[in-house]
Amino acid sequence: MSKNVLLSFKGNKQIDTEIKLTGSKSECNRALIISALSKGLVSVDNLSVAADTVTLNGILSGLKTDNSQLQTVDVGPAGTAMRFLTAYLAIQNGDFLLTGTERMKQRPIGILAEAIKSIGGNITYLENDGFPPLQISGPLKQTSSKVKIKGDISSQYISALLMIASSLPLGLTLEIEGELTSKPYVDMTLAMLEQVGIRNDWNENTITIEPQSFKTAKLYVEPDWSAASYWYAIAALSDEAEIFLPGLNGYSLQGDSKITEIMANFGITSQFKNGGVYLKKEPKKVERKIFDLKECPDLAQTIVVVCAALGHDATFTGLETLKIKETNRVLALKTELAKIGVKFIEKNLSYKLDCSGLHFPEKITISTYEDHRMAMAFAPLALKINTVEIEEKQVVEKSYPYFWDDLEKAGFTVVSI
Ligand SMILES: O=C(O)C1=C[C@@H](OP(=O)(O)O)[C@@H](O)[C@H](O)C1
Ligand SMILES: C=C(OP(=O)(O)O)C(=O)O
Repeated sequence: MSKNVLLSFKGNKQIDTEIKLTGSKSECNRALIISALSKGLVSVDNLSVAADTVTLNGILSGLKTDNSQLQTVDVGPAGTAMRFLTAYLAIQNGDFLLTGTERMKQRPIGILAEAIKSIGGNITYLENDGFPPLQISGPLKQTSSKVKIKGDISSQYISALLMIASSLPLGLTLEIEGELTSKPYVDMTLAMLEQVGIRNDWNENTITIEPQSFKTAKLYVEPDWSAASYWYAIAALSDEAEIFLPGLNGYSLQGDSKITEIMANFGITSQFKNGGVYLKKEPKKVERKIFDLKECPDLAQTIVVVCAALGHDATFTGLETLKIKETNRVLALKTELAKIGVKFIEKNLSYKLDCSGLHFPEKITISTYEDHRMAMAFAPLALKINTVEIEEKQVVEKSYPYFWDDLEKAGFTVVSI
């Protein structure tokens, strides 16, 4: 079985293509949990082919909630599935062993588990305190409706609680402590809940959801803006580009739609028409020096690699959560950028690129550290370097399984080895 992929782009670096992106895994994984909680009242349209969504869908449709045997639930590398299921399983009738990959066992869950325990949930850490795997014994007998929760580690803990809130006998009042990271994802959760009839009250740092019933509704999932970011990167590193991404609108629930604004700095225009977005490359000198990515952490690798490849010494803030994602993304970026002579330097909570040593070798090999975004963020370098080898090509399955096929469609030569 081939494991790696060799990428190159022959001739002029001109891209003219149309790419149909799969649905957002963030929207899908919320829609699946909401649909399960609604007991069939809510249906989902445009389900994603992202592995994280396929996994969660499979788990939810195979769960038995009427027996006393311990059921093992394995989410693999899917962070949202791990966090959302921790809350969802806590209110189901059953005994569950919730686990994932070795990396998942290093991604913290204590803040969420302790919050659920504080309102009556029964959760035990089976290996290390504060980390998966978990044993969850439901259903939770609610003892309180008030929860304090730290907001600066992962917004997914908050989304997980908000989704089960209306199904709890006493509802929930969440007091968010500290700064809220990845806020657009909490907005997405609340907006999707509103679409299915669940109201909320967000006052300063406190969100309240009363016990309520779901209404019959269909949740339509938009294409994935995080996936779109790789097409913006390709446009930015090309000589000429015109790319149409159907299904994306100017108004999106996904915070990563901010890529349009960010990439405008690199001369990439976004025109919304014919039911999608047209990206076009215009000549432009990049001037913006600071990028704050606290609201869109999944764009970090895309933007950092584009700046590095353009030799643009930018500074990045809001990257605190990157160390606990699919891999330590800060370390992974540092290691891989060194292969083109670029330094990624950590200083007082910000990160600075030093591109003074930038060079493009004939060939580079990029390690991906079980992180889909490492593979997809570095792939556009094939517009600057003769051959880019990306290791462990299957990592892209997590959010964008057809990524390599789409690159081929756009004119890249893609050879599996
Ligand atoms: O809620 C979500 O769908 C997500 C929230 C973000 O995580 P954090 O809140 O942990 O930053 C993001 O990085 C992840 O890919 C998806
Ligand atoms: C961080 C990510 O996903 P998750 O946390 O859901 O594993 C991601 O897709 O970049």
